[in-house]
Amino acid sequence: MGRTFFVGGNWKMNGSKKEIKELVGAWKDADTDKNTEVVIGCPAIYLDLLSNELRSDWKVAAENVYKKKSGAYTGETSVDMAKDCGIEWAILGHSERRDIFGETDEEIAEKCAFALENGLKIIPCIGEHLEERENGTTMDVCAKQLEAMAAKIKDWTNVVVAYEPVWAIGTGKVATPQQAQDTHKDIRKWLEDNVSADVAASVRILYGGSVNPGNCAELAKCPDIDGFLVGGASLKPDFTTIINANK
Ligand SMILES: O=C(CO)COP(=O)(O)O
Repeated sequence: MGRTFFVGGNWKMNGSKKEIKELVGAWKDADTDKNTEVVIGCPAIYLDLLSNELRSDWKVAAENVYKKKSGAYTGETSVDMAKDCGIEWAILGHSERRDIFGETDEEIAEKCAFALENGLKIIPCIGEHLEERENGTTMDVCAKQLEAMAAKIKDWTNVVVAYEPVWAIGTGKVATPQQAQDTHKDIRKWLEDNVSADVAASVRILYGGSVNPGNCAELAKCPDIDGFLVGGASLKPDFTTIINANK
């Protein structure tokens, strides 16, 4: 079976042309694990630049795409536009898209299906808020988010799920390996029960939330953690340490 280890960066709304060139330059010849798949998410306006500058064995992700082919959707980025810039991936349903921009489970599921059907691979994000973890409803929240996606996604081959507890994002409060492993296991079980045993066994589940070069190795040892989605630490040259966490 063997799920290929996957490390994604998510730059969010950060970076400049100058900073991107410097960072990509620092990574150019870095000795990174050839068995790890690497994808960097960057703001739409820099997708073209990043896809031209980034080493060719790493891929680029849009941080959002819309669910329509083209038309009167001011400010949106289409799947075809991303592909036109050489982009193979999209991060969808990040908690910042949900909480700040009001994207619903339903809308995210529609974007997931549209992106997949039109040739992008996707990293849909799920995860609970602090209050929900404290209430013991973590898996109810994740299941509801997954359920909306599963109703629309026909083929999970090009899906990599990111579990990102909202309380761990940008806070320095990383989930413990046990907390992350337990939830990843529950997510895999949900996929087994609600999609198929094959999908559950083959889908990569990434952990995201305050991952850094110091905590990645312990998390990477967990059997159901297949990689990471990294925010702040993906804007630094030593992101390569996280890429090598599974070595
Ligand atoms: O939101 C994240 C990745 O999508 C995680 O962000 P941080 O790594 O900065 O906590």
